[in-house]
Amino acid sequence: MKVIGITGGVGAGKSTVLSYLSKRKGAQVVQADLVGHEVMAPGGPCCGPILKLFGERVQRKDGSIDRAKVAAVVFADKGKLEALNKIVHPAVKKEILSRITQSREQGYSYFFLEVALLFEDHYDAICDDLWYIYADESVRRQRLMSSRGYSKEKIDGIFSNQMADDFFRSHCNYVVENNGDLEFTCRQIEERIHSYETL
Ligand SMILES: CC(C)(COP(=O)(O)OP(=O)(O)OC[C@H]1O[C@@H](n2cnc3c(N)ncnc32)[C@H](O)[C@@H]1O)[C@@H](O)C(=O)NCCC(=O)NCCS
Ligand SMILES: Nc1ncnc2c1ncn2[C@@H]1O[C@H](COP(=O)(O)OP(=O)(O)OP(=O)(O)O)[C@@H](O)[C@H]1O
Repeated sequence: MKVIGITGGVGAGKSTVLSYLSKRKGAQVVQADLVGHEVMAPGGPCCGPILKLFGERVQRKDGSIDRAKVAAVVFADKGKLEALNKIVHPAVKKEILSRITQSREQGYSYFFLEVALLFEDHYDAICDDLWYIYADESVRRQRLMSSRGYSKEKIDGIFSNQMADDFFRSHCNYVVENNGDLEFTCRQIEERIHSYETL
């Protein structure tokens, strides 16, 4: 089984690429963001520690964590983000490693792993190939404002906590340009997968 790490800045199109890949026969896909949401859900290993860190102001009536409230705090306060990362990242990594082992045992050919913080959390060490999904900053800002209703401040806050374009380019093996239509993006993906299969 080939493990392919998919990374890039916020709003570049990683989840869009993953959704396309999820339809592929023999492919398993995992999004670290979603695993992160699972581990902080009520009953998950990180729910209690997060409530302890941020207090009841981030708790909804049903006991779940209001992630938008947590985001407003952490993307404006590096110290708080670090404390949150320390709680969430080990639990996410443990779960992802277990899913990789399971998928290998189940005979999948490809495991596509989407992680914004791929290098910070050292997922590169377990990937056979690293793809960088790229879109211009202005395109990403526009997409995040129109599709997710993110404010300029929220986007600035997330941008300032992620690696820059030149870092991604120099650390990944393949760049998928996602400024244009999805057909162009998918063609680049097919080319890369085709190259594995003809080696
Ligand atoms: C701050 C939180 C609660 C916001 O949740 P929300 O549902 O609003 O957003 P979501 O999780 O989808 O993240 C949106 C985007 O923000 C960026 N982002 C998320 N966490 C981080 C981080 N720790 N550092 C830098 N960028 C981040 C990513 O590009 C991500 O795709 C959540 O992102 C979180 O718990 N982050 C810290 C843990 C983490 O790093 N999770 C990512 C997987 S390990
Ligand atoms: N080629 C494209 N053309 C038009 N819209 C696109 C394209 N690619 C992605 N989008 C849109 O841009 C927005 C951001 O894309 P997506 O959620 O895939 O980004 P992401 O990199 O996964 O972001 P995050 O880091 O937050 O997880 C989505 O609304 C998506 O539908």
